[in-house]
Amino acid sequence: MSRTRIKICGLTRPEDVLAAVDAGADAVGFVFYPPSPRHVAVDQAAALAALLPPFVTAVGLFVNADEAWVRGVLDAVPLQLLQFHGEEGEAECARYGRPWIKAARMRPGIDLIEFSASHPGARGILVDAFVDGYGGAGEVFDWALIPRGFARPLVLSGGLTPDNVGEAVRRVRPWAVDVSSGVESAKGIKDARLITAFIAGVRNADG
Ligand SMILES: O=C(O)c1ccccc1NCC(=O)[C@H](O)[C@H](O)COP(=O)(O)O
Repeated sequence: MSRTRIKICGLTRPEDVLAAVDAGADAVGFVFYPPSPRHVAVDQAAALAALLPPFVTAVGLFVNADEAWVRGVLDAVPLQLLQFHGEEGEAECARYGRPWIKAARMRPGIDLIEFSASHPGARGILVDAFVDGYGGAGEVFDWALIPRGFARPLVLSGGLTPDNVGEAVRRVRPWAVDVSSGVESAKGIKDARLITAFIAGVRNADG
C-alpha cells in the first residue's frame, strides 16, 4: 500500500509553510476566498509559494470564483493544482487548463459515485463536511457516506486532527488527507507541533 499523501491547507504565514515542508507535507493549500479567515492576497500567496522546494505541491482553493479573478491569481502565483470547493461544474473547473480536484460537501443523502461521475476531469475527489461557509470548519462527517472501493483518488478532509487522523486513515484508506483547523492555534495560524503530530499520526497508520 502506498503512503497516504498529506496536504496542509489554509496557510497564511511563511513560518507555517516552512513548518509544513519540514514536517513532510506533500502539498500546501492557499485559500483564495475573501470571506474566509484564511484568505490570502495574491502577492502574499506568491511570496508563500516561492518558499516551496521541488515536489511539494502548491494548491489554490477557490469557491465559486469569478473567472477573470482566478486567471489573475494564476498569472501571479505558481499553483500546480486547483481545488474547487463550491458549486463549480466540470466546464468551470476545466477552463483554466490546470489539474484540479473537486470538493464534495458530504451530508446524508449524497451519492458520491454520482457526484464523481459529474466531474470526470478532476484528478481526485476531496470529501469535506457540508458546513455553512463551505469549509475549514473543523467538522467531521460520517465516513460511512464514502462508498467502499471508491475508484478515484480520494482526499479525506473535514475535522481531521492529530488525534483522529490515524483512525481515519485506517478506516477509509484515502489517497490523501487534508487538514486545516486541526493543526491551528487560531484561524489561519498553524502550530508546528500539531502539524508534526498530524503527520506522525498518518505515518503510524500507514504502517
Ligand atoms: O479554510 C477555509 O476557510 C475554507 C473556506 C471555504 C472553503 C473551504 C475552506 N477550507 C477547506 C479546507 O481547508 C480543507 O478541505 C480542510 O481539510 C477541511 O478543513 P478542516 O475541517 O478545518 O480541517
